[in-house]
Parts: sequence; structure tokens; C-alpha cells
Amino acid sequence: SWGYQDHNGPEVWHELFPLANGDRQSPIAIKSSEVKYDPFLRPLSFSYDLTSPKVILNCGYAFSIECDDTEDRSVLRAGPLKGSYRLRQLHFHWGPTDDYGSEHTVDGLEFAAELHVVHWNSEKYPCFVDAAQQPDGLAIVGVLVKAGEHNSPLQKVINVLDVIKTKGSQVAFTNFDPSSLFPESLDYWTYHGSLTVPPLLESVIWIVLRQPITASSEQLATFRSLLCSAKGEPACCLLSNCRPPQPLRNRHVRAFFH
Ligand SMILES: NS(=O)(=O)c1ccc(O)c(NC(=O)NCCCCO)c1
Ligand SMILES: [Zn+2]
Repeated sequence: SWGYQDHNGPEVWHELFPLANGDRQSPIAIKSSEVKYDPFLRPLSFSYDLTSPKVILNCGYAFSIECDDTEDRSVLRAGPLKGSYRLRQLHFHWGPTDDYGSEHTVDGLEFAAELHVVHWNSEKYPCFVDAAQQPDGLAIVGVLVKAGEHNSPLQKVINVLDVIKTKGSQVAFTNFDPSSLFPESLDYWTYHGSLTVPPLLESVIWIVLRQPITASSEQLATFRSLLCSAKGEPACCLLSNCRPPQPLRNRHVRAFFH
């Protein structure tokens, strides 16, 4: 199946997932000089319940914190959005060194990693899977991660990674506020795009925060110690799980800030 190595990585995903060559693919390279300030964009508004996160799992190509999305307890509203989007999961992308690993880039700058907080439009659609098929179905907040100071809210997540080393493993993970990972400024860029992993569905309203958060090199190294192999298989480290920027085609990136 698909992955991030030469034989099954982003360059060959189009063979099994034709959307890979679609006209609203993600991530993209954000160029400040080409974004347009939109006065109609509103500030982001989110309200997360500490008990929404339930488990953290190693799905082989990332680890994700899966949330209980059976009711509207943790939601994202306003910003570029119409209606209310329910929190589903959050996960990270990273690279083999601190020099790259983010999916979105800004003015040619690659960051060490990127956090994605995934929400679905629970006002219009009955579940995540249905919403993921719709052009306005998902809203994903992207947070760029720079190598630097130790990140203490992130350490709560990192402390459990040794318990989910192998693909398919999971462990209970709750009492966590995803917004503890957000930077102080909620300035953002927004554009219409896709999932950055197969099936690459073009159903995402992307909200990329302008201010990066930091993580220490040691914290970033812990991501790379996760295995993409299952228990009992020859160990293979998940050194990188980032898709490169995709063509902008006929899209504009809007800015909430001047
Ligand atoms: N990169 S993305 O466009 O934000 C994105 C949006 C929705 C997704 O489901 C994934 N997939 C994912 O994170 N897989 C790890 C956990 C598997 C069990 O959920 C990625
Ligand atoms: Zn992602």
C-alpha cells in the first residue's frame, strides 16, 4: 500500500489515487506576495472539550490523536468557515532532519514539522466519511513547527510515543486540549485544498496559521523513532511523512491579516 518511500511515496500515489493530479491538491507553497488580504474573513473561534481526545494511535504513516466526534463538544467556527466544524483528530507530519518536514511552505521556507487539526462540517453532513466527500466537508488547521525551544504541551504527546512504537498500536489518551499546541497569534492564510494523504479527497478548507510553534530537536527526533512496521516485522523507522507542495492551479490564498 501507499507510504513515503520511493516505491510507494507521493511521486507514485497518482497510480492508485488519480486525484493526486487534481486541481485543488494540498499542500501548497504559500507566497506572501501573492496572497490577498480579505476583509470579510473573521477571527477563528474554537471551543475544545478536554475529554474529546480518546486514543493515540500509530497508523503506520503517522500517529494521530483520535477524538470522540459523536456529538458537538469540540468545534471550530468562524474564520473562513460557514457553520460549525467538529473536531475529529490531530496528527503531525515531519521529515528526516530538522531542515524539512512541513507540508506547507512559506516563501520557500520549509519547517521541521506540521500539526494538522482535522474537523468536519457537522451542520451539513452526518459523519466524517460523508463530509470528506464534499467540497466544504472538512476544515483543517495547519500549524508550522520550527526546531527550537522545548514545547511542554507537546511533551504530553511525546511521552506516550514509546508505547505506540509499532504500526497498529494504540493507547488511551485523554484530558488534552489541542489548542494548547496553538501559537499565540491566530493570524492565518486560507485556501481550498485536499487531504495530503491518500485518497487525497478535495474536500478541505485549509487554515494555515502564520506563526509557527517550536519543538526541540530531541522532541522532533522522537517522531522519527516511530516505526512504520508492525510488531514482529523487521523494524523500519517512520523518518518522513510529508507530501511536497502541489500546483496552485486556479486558486487564490487569502490572508486574515494585513
Ligand atoms: N494530512 S491531512 O490531510 O490533514 C489528513 C486528513 C484526514 C486523515 O484521516 C488523515 N490521515 C491520517 O492522519 N492518518 C493517521 C491516522 C489514521 C486513522 O485516522 C490525514
Ligand atoms: Zn496531515
